[in-house]
Amino acid sequence: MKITQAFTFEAAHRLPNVPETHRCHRMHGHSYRVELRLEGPVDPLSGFVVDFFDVEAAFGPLLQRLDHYCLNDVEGLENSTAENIAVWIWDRVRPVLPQISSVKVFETPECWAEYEGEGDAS
Ligand SMILES: Nc1nc2c(c(=O)[nH]1)N=C([C@H](O)[C@H](O)COP(=O)(O)OP(=O)(O)OP(=O)(O)O)CN2
Ligand SMILES: [Zn+2]
Repeated sequence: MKITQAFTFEAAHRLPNVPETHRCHRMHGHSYRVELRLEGPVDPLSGFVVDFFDVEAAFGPLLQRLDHYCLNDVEGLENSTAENIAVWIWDRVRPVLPQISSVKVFETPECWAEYEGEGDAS
């Protein structure tokens, strides 16, 4: 069974490694959306794969490190592409939610990166 929980946060960033002529070299902001997918058996008693409240409790502290910050100032997110944010979240969520199977980070409703852990070729 798969379950997904979505979160949103606001943050500023600039991409330091794109050419100066690239518009994302300049400071700008996004309304990010993060989708955490978890997979596993449904517990016969609770009826849950994982309680959504537990997902919220696990991700909440990370959300607080991102929401209304400049991502360039967050350790590990100096180059905060959607791809790198997805890996950053995975690496921190996985130890507390081992059922995680995918992290999606949307910069806009049309553009996102998805990471499925080591072995994900992308
Ligand atoms: N593969 C990636 N490409 C780009 C990323 C990324 O994280 N991964 N990020 C950016 C910039 O962050 C840029 O801000 C995104 O551009 P934006 O103008 O926000 O998005 P759109 O062009 O889709 O939105 P408009 O509505 O056209 O302004 C660039 N590339
Ligand atoms: Zn951007």
